[in-house]
Amino acid sequence: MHADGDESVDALWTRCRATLRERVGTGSFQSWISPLRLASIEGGVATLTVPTAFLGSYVARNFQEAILAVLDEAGAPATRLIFTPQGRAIPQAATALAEAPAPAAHPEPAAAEETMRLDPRLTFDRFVVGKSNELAYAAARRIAEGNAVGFNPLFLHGGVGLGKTHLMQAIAHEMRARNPQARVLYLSAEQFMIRFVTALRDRKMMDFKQVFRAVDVLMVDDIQFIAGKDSTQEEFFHTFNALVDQGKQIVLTADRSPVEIAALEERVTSRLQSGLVVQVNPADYELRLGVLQSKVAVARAADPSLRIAEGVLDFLAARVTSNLRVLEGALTRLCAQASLVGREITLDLARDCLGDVLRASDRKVSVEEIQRKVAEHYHIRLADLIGPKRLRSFARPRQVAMYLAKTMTSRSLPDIGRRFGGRDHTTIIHGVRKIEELMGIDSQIADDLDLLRRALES
Ligand SMILES: Nc1ncnc2c1ncn2[C@@H]1O[C@H](COP(=O)(O)OP(=O)(O)OP(=O)(O)O)[C@@H](O)[C@H]1O
Repeated sequence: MHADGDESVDALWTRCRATLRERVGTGSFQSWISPLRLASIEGGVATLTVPTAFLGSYVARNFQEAILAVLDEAGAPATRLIFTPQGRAIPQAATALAEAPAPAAHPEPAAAEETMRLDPRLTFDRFVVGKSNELAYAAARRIAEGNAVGFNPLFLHGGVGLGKTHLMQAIAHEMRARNPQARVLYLSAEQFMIRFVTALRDRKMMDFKQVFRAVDVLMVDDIQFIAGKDSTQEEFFHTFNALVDQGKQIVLTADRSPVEIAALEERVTSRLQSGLVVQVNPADYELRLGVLQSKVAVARAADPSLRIAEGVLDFLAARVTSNLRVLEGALTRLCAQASLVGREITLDLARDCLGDVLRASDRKVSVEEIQRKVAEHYHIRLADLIGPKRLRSFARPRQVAMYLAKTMTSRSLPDIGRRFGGRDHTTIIHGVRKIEELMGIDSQIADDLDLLRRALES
Protein backbone atom coordinates (compact mmCIF):
# COMPACT_ATOMS: atom_id res chain seq x y z
CA MET A 1 0.00 0.00 0.00
CA HIS A 2 1.73 3.21 -1.14
CA ALA A 3 0.80 6.81 -0.80
CA ASP A 4 1.91 7.79 -4.28
CA GLY A 5 -1.04 7.47 -6.55
CA ASP A 6 -2.85 5.29 -4.01
CA GLU A 7 -5.84 6.98 -2.45
CA SER A 8 -6.44 4.18 0.03
CA VAL A 9 -3.45 5.03 2.22
CA ASP A 10 -4.64 8.60 2.53
CA ALA A 11 -8.18 7.44 3.23
CA LEU A 12 -6.93 4.97 5.82
CA TRP A 13 -4.86 7.67 7.51
CA THR A 14 -7.79 10.07 7.52
CA ARG A 15 -9.81 7.50 9.48
CA CYS A 16 -6.91 6.82 11.83
CA ARG A 17 -6.41 10.52 12.45
CA ALA A 18 -10.01 10.96 13.55
CA THR A 19 -9.64 8.17 16.12
CA LEU A 20 -6.23 9.42 17.23
CA ARG A 21 -7.62 12.90 17.83
CA GLU A 22 -10.15 11.41 20.25
CA ARG A 23 -7.57 9.23 21.98
CA VAL A 24 -4.76 11.72 22.51
CA GLY A 25 -6.80 14.91 22.86
CA THR A 26 -6.95 17.90 20.54
CA GLY A 27 -3.88 19.69 21.95
CA SER A 28 -1.49 16.77 21.54
CA PHE A 29 -3.08 15.86 18.25
CA GLN A 30 -2.50 19.31 16.77
CA SER A 31 1.09 19.43 17.99
CA TRP A 32 2.29 15.95 17.22
CA ILE A 33 -0.04 13.83 15.14
CA SER A 34 -1.48 16.33 12.73
CA PRO A 35 1.88 16.97 10.92
CA LEU A 36 2.34 13.22 10.22
CA ARG A 37 1.43 11.62 6.94
CA LEU A 38 1.17 7.90 6.31
CA ALA A 39 3.40 7.15 3.30
CA SER A 40 3.07 3.38 3.09
CA ILE A 41 2.23 0.28 5.04
CA GLU A 42 3.95 -2.88 3.92
CA GLY A 43 5.16 -6.10 5.50
CA GLY A 44 3.96 -5.00 8.93
CA VAL A 45 5.90 -1.71 8.71
CA ALA A 46 4.07 1.60 8.59
CA THR A 47 6.15 4.48 7.24
CA LEU A 48 5.13 7.95 8.32
CA THR A 49 6.62 11.15 6.99
CA VAL A 50 7.40 13.82 9.55
CA PRO A 51 8.43 17.46 9.07
CA THR A 52 11.42 17.15 11.43
CA ALA A 53 13.42 14.30 12.94
CA PHE A 54 12.71 15.66 16.41
CA LEU A 55 8.99 15.39 15.87
CA GLY A 56 9.47 11.81 14.69
CA SER A 57 11.45 10.79 17.74
CA TYR A 58 8.98 12.48 20.07
CA VAL A 59 6.03 10.71 18.43
CA ALA A 60 7.92 7.40 18.52
CA ARG A 61 8.48 7.80 22.26
CA ASN A 62 5.05 9.01 23.18
CA PHE A 63 2.46 7.89 20.63
CA GLN A 64 3.81 4.72 18.98
CA GLU A 65 1.48 2.38 20.85
CA ALA A 66 -1.56 4.55 20.15
CA ILE A 67 -0.80 4.73 16.42
CA LEU A 68 -0.18 0.98 16.11
CA ALA A 69 -3.42 0.24 17.95
CA VAL A 70 -5.44 2.58 15.74
CA LEU A 71 -3.93 1.13 12.55
CA ASP A 72 -4.82 -2.33 13.80
CA GLU A 73 -8.41 -1.33 14.53
CA ALA A 74 -8.65 0.25 11.09
CA GLY A 75 -7.82 -3.09 9.50
CA ALA A 76 -4.20 -2.31 8.61
CA PRO A 77 -2.13 -3.98 11.33
CA ALA A 78 1.54 -3.11 11.64
CA THR A 79 4.18 -4.13 14.14
CA ARG A 80 6.59 -1.30 13.55
CA LEU A 81 6.57 2.40 12.69
CA ILE A 82 9.28 4.16 10.71
CA PHE A 83 9.50 7.93 10.65
CA THR A 84 11.11 9.61 7.66
CA PRO A 85 11.76 13.33 7.70
CA GLN A 86 9.95 14.79 4.80
CA GLY A 87 12.33 17.71 4.47
CA ARG A 88 12.20 20.96 6.31
CA ALA A 89 9.78 23.77 5.76
CA ILE A 90 12.19 25.57 3.43
CA PRO A 91 14.88 23.02 2.68
CA GLN A 92 16.22 24.63 -0.48
CA ALA A 93 16.70 28.05 0.98
CA ALA A 94 18.17 26.80 4.24
CA THR A 95 20.66 24.53 2.51
CA ALA A 96 21.68 27.18 0.06
CA LEU A 97 22.39 29.58 2.86
CA ALA A 98 24.29 27.11 4.94
CA GLU A 99 26.50 26.17 2.04
CA ALA A 100 27.06 29.62 0.60
CA PRO A 101 30.82 30.08 0.52
CA ALA A 102 30.98 33.87 0.61
CA PRO A 103 28.98 35.42 3.43
CA ALA A 104 28.59 38.63 1.44
CA ALA A 105 26.62 36.72 -1.18
CA HIS A 106 23.49 36.43 0.98
CA PRO A 107 21.60 38.69 3.34
CA GLU A 108 22.00 36.72 6.56
CA PRO A 109 25.21 38.05 8.20
CA ALA A 110 24.14 41.68 7.99
CA ALA A 111 20.84 40.89 9.63
CA ALA A 112 22.61 38.92 12.31
CA GLU A 113 25.10 41.69 12.97
CA GLU A 114 22.33 44.16 13.33
CA THR A 115 20.76 42.07 16.07
CA MET A 116 23.97 41.21 17.87
CA ARG A 117 25.16 44.52 19.27
CA LEU A 118 27.39 42.77 21.74
CA ASP A 119 28.74 44.56 24.76
CA PRO A 120 32.54 44.33 24.43
CA ARG A 121 32.88 44.06 28.22
CA LEU A 122 30.89 40.88 28.54
CA THR A 123 33.66 38.37 27.84
CA PHE A 124 34.81 35.20 29.61
CA ASP A 125 37.93 37.05 30.81
CA ARG A 126 35.77 39.37 32.83
CA PHE A 127 33.48 36.71 34.20
CA VAL A 128 34.30 35.71 37.75
CA VAL A 129 33.51 32.09 38.57
CA GLY A 130 32.11 30.99 41.92
CA LYS A 131 30.05 28.13 43.31
CA SER A 132 26.78 29.66 42.18
CA ASN A 133 27.70 29.92 38.50
CA GLU A 134 30.44 27.35 37.89
CA LEU A 135 28.23 24.84 36.07
CA ALA A 136 26.73 27.53 33.86
CA TYR A 137 30.23 28.84 33.13
CA ALA A 138 31.59 25.37 32.26
CA ALA A 139 28.67 24.67 29.91
CA ALA A 140 29.04 28.06 28.22
CA ARG A 141 32.78 27.50 27.77
CA ARG A 142 32.22 24.11 26.20
CA ILE A 143 29.85 25.58 23.65
CA ALA A 144 32.18 28.48 22.90
CA GLU A 145 35.04 26.10 22.19
CA GLY A 146 33.01 24.85 19.27
CA ASN A 147 33.23 21.12 20.02
CA ALA A 148 30.22 18.83 20.09
CA VAL A 149 28.77 19.31 23.57
CA GLY A 150 26.09 16.62 23.78
CA PHE A 151 23.38 18.90 25.11
CA ASN A 152 21.02 21.08 23.18
CA PRO A 153 19.71 23.54 24.17
CA LEU A 154 21.68 25.00 27.03
CA PHE A 155 19.02 26.63 29.18
CA LEU A 156 20.32 29.05 31.82
CA HIS A 157 17.89 30.38 34.37
CA GLY A 158 18.05 32.45 37.52
CA GLY A 159 17.08 35.77 39.09
CA VAL A 160 17.92 39.18 37.69
CA GLY A 161 21.47 40.46 37.42
CA LEU A 162 23.24 37.16 38.03
CA GLY A 163 25.31 36.98 34.84
CA LYS A 164 23.18 35.03 32.36
CA THR A 165 23.42 37.65 29.63
CA HIS A 166 27.11 38.07 30.37
CA LEU A 167 27.70 34.35 29.75
CA MET A 168 25.68 34.34 26.55
CA GLN A 169 27.53 37.29 25.13
CA ALA A 170 30.83 35.76 26.21
CA ILE A 171 29.99 32.69 24.11
CA ALA A 172 29.32 34.93 21.12
CA HIS A 173 32.61 36.87 21.58
CA GLU A 174 34.64 33.72 21.96
CA MET A 175 33.09 31.96 18.97
CA ARG A 176 33.62 34.98 16.78
CA ALA A 177 37.23 35.25 17.90
CA ARG A 178 37.85 31.57 17.18
CA ASN A 179 35.97 31.49 13.93
CA PRO A 180 35.00 34.80 12.36
CA GLN A 181 32.87 32.94 9.80
CA ALA A 182 30.68 31.34 12.47
CA ARG A 183 27.13 32.61 12.31
CA VAL A 184 26.30 33.37 15.88
CA LEU A 185 22.99 35.07 16.35
CA TYR A 186 22.28 36.63 19.74
CA LEU A 187 19.04 38.44 20.43
CA SER A 188 16.41 38.92 23.08
CA ALA A 189 13.11 37.05 22.86
CA GLU A 190 11.45 40.41 22.36
CA GLN A 191 13.64 41.12 19.33
CA PHE A 192 12.77 37.67 18.01
CA MET A 193 9.10 38.54 18.28
CA ILE A 194 9.51 41.97 16.69
CA ARG A 195 11.39 40.49 13.75
CA PHE A 196 8.79 37.77 13.36
CA VAL A 197 5.87 40.22 13.44
CA THR A 198 7.63 42.56 11.01
CA ALA A 199 8.33 39.68 8.63
CA LEU A 200 4.67 38.65 8.77
CA ARG A 201 3.53 42.19 8.11
CA ASP A 202 5.94 42.73 5.23
CA ARG A 203 5.33 39.25 3.83
CA LYS A 204 8.97 38.36 4.29
CA MET A 205 8.63 35.13 6.18
CA MET A 206 10.96 33.32 3.81
CA ASP A 207 13.74 35.83 4.62
CA PHE A 208 12.99 35.50 8.31
CA LYS A 209 13.21 31.72 8.17
CA GLN A 210 16.38 31.87 6.10
CA VAL A 211 18.13 34.08 8.62
CA PHE A 212 17.17 32.02 11.63
CA ARG A 213 17.65 28.61 10.09
CA ALA A 214 21.06 29.34 8.63
CA VAL A 215 22.81 30.21 11.88
CA ASP A 216 25.38 27.98 13.59
CA VAL A 217 24.44 29.10 17.08
CA LEU A 218 21.21 30.78 18.13
CA MET A 219 21.08 32.51 21.49
CA VAL A 220 17.85 33.98 22.80
CA ASP A 221 17.79 35.97 26.03
CA ASP A 222 14.78 36.14 28.38
CA ILE A 223 12.78 33.46 26.59
CA GLN A 224 9.98 33.74 29.18
CA PHE A 225 8.90 36.76 27.13
CA ILE A 226 7.29 34.56 24.45
CA ALA A 227 4.98 32.84 26.96
CA GLY A 228 1.36 33.53 26.06
CA LYS A 229 2.32 34.88 22.61
CA ASP A 230 0.99 32.01 20.57
CA SER A 231 2.24 32.70 17.06
CA THR A 232 5.70 33.72 18.25
CA GLN A 233 5.88 30.56 20.32
CA GLU A 234 4.83 28.50 17.35
CA GLU A 235 7.48 30.07 15.10
CA PHE A 236 10.12 29.71 17.79
CA PHE A 237 9.20 26.04 18.16
CA HIS A 238 9.71 25.43 14.43
CA THR A 239 12.95 27.40 14.34
CA PHE A 240 14.16 25.44 17.32
CA ASN A 241 13.34 22.06 15.78
CA ALA A 242 14.87 22.94 12.43
CA LEU A 243 18.14 24.04 14.08
CA VAL A 244 18.37 21.05 16.40
CA ASP A 245 17.75 18.74 13.47
CA GLN A 246 20.67 20.36 11.68
CA GLY A 247 22.85 19.86 14.74
CA LYS A 248 23.07 23.61 15.44
CA GLN A 249 23.52 24.78 19.00
CA ILE A 250 20.89 26.77 20.88
CA VAL A 251 21.42 28.72 24.10
CA LEU A 252 18.52 30.25 26.00
CA THR A 253 18.12 32.20 29.20
CA ALA A 254 15.09 32.90 31.36
CA ASP A 255 14.27 34.21 34.79
CA ARG A 256 12.89 30.79 35.78
CA SER A 257 13.08 27.15 34.75
CA PRO A 258 11.10 25.86 31.74
CA VAL A 259 8.43 24.19 33.91
CA GLU A 260 7.92 27.38 35.86
CA ILE A 261 7.18 29.50 32.80
CA ALA A 262 3.40 29.80 32.71
CA ALA A 263 1.48 30.00 29.43
CA LEU A 264 4.04 28.03 27.48
CA GLU A 265 2.68 25.22 25.38
CA GLU A 266 3.59 21.81 26.72
CA ARG A 267 5.49 20.89 23.55
CA VAL A 268 7.61 24.05 23.88
CA THR A 269 8.30 23.35 27.55
CA SER A 270 9.35 19.80 26.75
CA ARG A 271 11.63 21.08 24.01
CA LEU A 272 13.26 23.61 26.34
CA GLN A 273 13.90 20.88 28.88
CA SER A 274 15.42 18.47 26.42
CA GLY A 275 19.00 19.72 26.81
CA LEU A 276 20.93 20.94 29.81
CA VAL A 277 18.99 23.13 32.24
CA VAL A 278 21.27 25.00 34.63
CA GLN A 279 20.27 27.33 37.41
CA VAL A 280 22.48 30.35 38.09
CA ASN A 281 22.18 30.94 41.81
CA PRO A 282 22.53 34.18 43.75
CA ALA A 283 26.19 35.07 44.29
CA ASP A 284 27.74 34.31 47.67
CA TYR A 285 30.07 36.68 49.53
CA GLU A 286 33.25 35.38 47.88
CA LEU A 287 31.85 35.76 44.39
CA ARG A 288 30.56 39.25 45.15
CA LEU A 289 34.00 40.25 46.40
CA GLY A 290 35.65 38.64 43.37
CA VAL A 291 33.39 40.57 40.99
CA LEU A 292 34.18 43.84 42.79
CA GLN A 293 37.93 43.17 42.64
CA SER A 294 37.72 42.40 38.95
CA LYS A 295 35.74 45.58 38.23
CA VAL A 296 38.20 47.66 40.27
CA ALA A 297 41.10 46.22 38.27
CA VAL A 298 39.39 47.33 35.06
CA ALA A 299 38.59 50.78 36.50
CA ARG A 300 42.20 51.19 37.66
CA ALA A 301 43.49 50.37 34.22
CA ALA A 302 41.44 53.30 32.93
CA ASP A 303 42.21 55.61 35.86
CA PRO A 304 45.41 54.77 37.75
CA SER A 305 44.68 57.50 40.32
CA LEU A 306 41.72 55.53 41.70
CA ARG A 307 42.29 54.87 45.42
CA ILE A 308 40.12 52.63 47.56
CA ALA A 309 40.66 52.31 51.30
CA GLU A 310 41.03 48.93 52.89
CA GLY A 311 37.77 47.28 53.91
CA VAL A 312 35.56 49.13 51.41
CA LEU A 313 35.21 46.23 48.99
CA ASP A 314 34.53 43.77 51.84
CA PHE A 315 31.93 46.17 53.21
CA LEU A 316 30.16 46.39 49.83
CA ALA A 317 30.34 42.64 49.23
CA ALA A 318 28.85 41.98 52.65
CA ARG A 319 26.10 44.58 52.45
CA VAL A 320 24.96 44.71 48.81
CA THR A 321 23.64 41.22 48.38
CA SER A 322 20.65 41.54 46.07
CA ASN A 323 22.36 40.95 42.73
CA LEU A 324 25.57 41.60 40.84
CA ARG A 325 24.12 44.34 38.68
CA VAL A 326 23.21 46.39 41.76
CA LEU A 327 26.64 45.70 43.25
CA GLU A 328 28.37 46.78 40.07
CA GLY A 329 26.17 49.90 39.91
CA ALA A 330 27.10 50.77 43.51
CA LEU A 331 30.81 50.55 42.73
CA THR A 332 30.46 52.62 39.56
CA ARG A 333 28.62 55.31 41.48
CA LEU A 334 31.24 55.33 44.18
CA CYS A 335 34.10 55.59 41.67
CA ALA A 336 32.36 58.45 39.84
CA GLN A 337 31.79 60.32 43.10
CA ALA A 338 35.36 59.81 44.27
CA SER A 339 36.82 60.98 40.99
CA LEU A 340 34.59 64.08 40.97
CA VAL A 341 35.74 65.22 44.36
CA GLY A 342 39.26 63.87 43.86
CA ARG A 343 39.14 61.77 47.05
CA GLU A 344 40.02 58.28 48.10
CA ILE A 345 37.03 55.95 48.43
CA THR A 346 36.63 55.38 52.15
CA LEU A 347 34.03 53.58 54.23
CA ASP A 348 32.47 56.91 55.18
CA LEU A 349 32.20 58.00 51.58
CA ALA A 350 30.62 54.62 50.71
CA ARG A 351 28.06 54.98 53.53
CA ASP A 352 27.19 58.57 52.51
CA CYS A 353 27.03 57.94 48.82
CA LEU A 354 25.20 54.62 48.86
CA GLY A 355 22.65 55.14 51.63
CA ASP A 356 19.67 54.15 49.46
CA VAL A 357 21.35 51.03 48.04
CA LEU A 358 22.42 49.90 51.50
CA ARG A 359 18.98 50.44 52.97
CA ALA A 360 17.31 48.50 50.16
CA SER A 361 19.78 45.66 50.60
CA ASP A 362 19.18 45.54 54.33
CA ARG A 363 15.56 44.87 53.71
CA LYS A 364 15.23 41.14 53.09
CA VAL A 365 11.83 39.57 53.09
CA SER A 366 11.38 36.07 54.46
CA VAL A 367 8.71 33.55 53.51
CA GLU A 368 7.45 33.60 57.09
CA GLU A 369 7.05 37.36 56.99
CA ILE A 370 5.10 37.10 53.73
CA GLN A 371 2.82 34.47 55.25
CA ARG A 372 2.15 36.62 58.31
CA LYS A 373 1.35 39.71 56.23
CA VAL A 374 -0.91 37.81 53.85
CA ALA A 375 -2.83 36.14 56.69
CA GLU A 376 -3.25 39.53 58.33
CA HIS A 377 -4.39 41.14 55.08
CA TYR A 378 -7.08 38.51 54.43
CA HIS A 379 -8.06 38.24 58.10
CA ILE A 380 -7.36 34.54 58.37
CA ARG A 381 -5.25 32.59 60.83
CA LEU A 382 -1.67 31.76 59.90
CA ALA A 383 -2.42 28.10 60.59
CA ASP A 384 -5.20 28.16 57.99
CA LEU A 385 -3.00 29.88 55.46
CA ILE A 386 -0.36 27.18 55.75
CA GLY A 387 -2.61 24.25 56.65
CA PRO A 388 -4.35 21.71 54.42
CA LYS A 389 -7.89 23.17 54.26
CA ARG A 390 -9.01 23.73 50.67
CA LEU A 391 -11.74 26.30 51.31
CA ARG A 392 -11.53 29.09 48.74
CA SER A 393 -11.19 31.66 51.51
CA PHE A 394 -7.92 29.99 52.53
CA ALA A 395 -6.76 28.64 49.18
CA ARG A 396 -6.63 31.97 47.34
CA PRO A 397 -4.66 33.84 50.05
CA ARG A 398 -2.37 30.80 50.19
CA GLN A 399 -1.71 31.11 46.46
CA VAL A 400 -1.08 34.83 46.85
CA ALA A 401 1.48 34.06 49.56
CA MET A 402 3.10 31.40 47.37
CA TYR A 403 3.35 33.88 44.53
CA LEU A 404 4.93 36.53 46.74
CA ALA A 405 7.34 33.99 48.22
CA LYS A 406 8.45 32.99 44.74
CA THR A 407 8.84 36.53 43.43
CA MET A 408 10.15 38.33 46.50
CA THR A 409 12.59 35.80 47.92
CA SER A 410 15.33 33.71 46.36
CA ARG A 411 13.99 30.51 47.94
CA SER A 412 13.67 27.50 45.62
CA LEU A 413 10.27 25.95 44.91
CA PRO A 414 10.89 22.84 47.06
CA ASP A 415 12.05 25.11 49.87
CA ILE A 416 8.92 27.24 49.60
CA GLY A 417 6.85 24.05 49.49
CA ARG A 418 8.41 22.92 52.78
CA ARG A 419 7.47 26.24 54.37
CA PHE A 420 3.89 25.83 53.21
CA GLY A 421 3.18 22.74 55.30
CA GLY A 422 5.41 20.38 53.33
CA ARG A 423 3.67 20.82 50.00
CA ASP A 424 5.17 19.55 46.78
CA HIS A 425 6.91 22.04 44.48
CA THR A 426 4.30 21.40 41.76
CA THR A 427 1.62 22.78 44.10
CA ILE A 428 3.68 25.95 44.43
CA ILE A 429 4.05 26.20 40.64
CA HIS A 430 0.29 25.79 40.31
CA GLY A 431 -0.33 28.51 42.90
CA VAL A 432 2.10 30.93 41.26
CA ARG A 433 0.57 30.34 37.83
CA LYS A 434 -2.94 30.80 39.12
CA ILE A 435 -2.07 34.20 40.56
CA GLU A 436 -0.19 35.23 37.41
CA GLU A 437 -3.31 34.36 35.47
CA LEU A 438 -5.65 36.21 37.84
CA MET A 439 -3.47 39.31 38.09
CA GLY A 440 -4.42 40.31 34.54
CA ILE A 441 -8.16 39.78 34.90
CA ASP A 442 -9.01 40.35 38.54
CA SER A 443 -8.30 43.88 39.68
CA GLN A 444 -8.93 42.96 43.33
CA ILE A 445 -6.07 40.45 43.27
CA ALA A 446 -3.85 42.95 41.47
CA ASP A 447 -4.60 45.58 44.16
CA ASP A 448 -4.01 43.08 46.97
CA LEU A 449 -0.65 42.14 45.52
CA ASP A 450 0.37 45.75 45.10
CA LEU A 451 -0.57 46.58 48.66
CA LEU A 452 1.13 43.54 50.12
CA ARG A 453 4.29 44.11 48.13
CA ARG A 454 4.52 47.69 49.32
CA ALA A 455 3.93 46.67 52.92
CA LEU A 456 6.61 44.01 52.72
CA GLU A 457 9.14 46.30 51.06
CA SER A 458 8.64 49.23 53.36
N1 LIG B 1 30.25 36.26 37.45
C1 LIG B 1 30.32 37.53 37.05
N2 LIG B 1 31.52 38.12 36.89
C2 LIG B 1 31.59 39.41 36.51
N3 LIG B 1 30.54 40.20 36.28
C3 LIG B 1 29.33 39.65 36.44
C4 LIG B 1 29.15 38.30 36.81
N4 LIG B 1 27.84 38.04 36.89
C5 LIG B 1 27.20 39.17 36.57
N5 LIG B 1 28.10 40.14 36.28
C6 LIG B 1 27.80 41.51 35.89
O1 LIG B 1 26.56 41.89 36.46
C7 LIG B 1 25.76 42.61 35.53
C8 LIG B 1 24.43 41.91 35.35
O2 LIG B 1 24.65 40.67 34.68
P1 LIG B 1 23.71 40.14 33.50
O3 LIG B 1 23.14 41.28 32.73
O4 LIG B 1 24.47 39.11 32.74
O5 LIG B 1 22.57 39.49 34.37
P2 LIG B 1 21.33 38.60 33.93
O6 LIG B 1 21.40 37.38 34.75
O7 LIG B 1 21.30 38.42 32.45
O8 LIG B 1 20.12 39.47 34.41
P3 LIG B 1 18.72 39.84 33.69
O9 LIG B 1 17.89 38.63 33.80
O10 LIG B 1 18.24 40.99 34.49
O11 LIG B 1 19.02 40.21 32.27
C9 LIG B 1 26.56 42.69 34.24
O12 LIG B 1 27.19 43.93 34.18
C10 LIG B 1 27.59 41.59 34.39
O13 LIG B 1 28.77 41.90 33.73
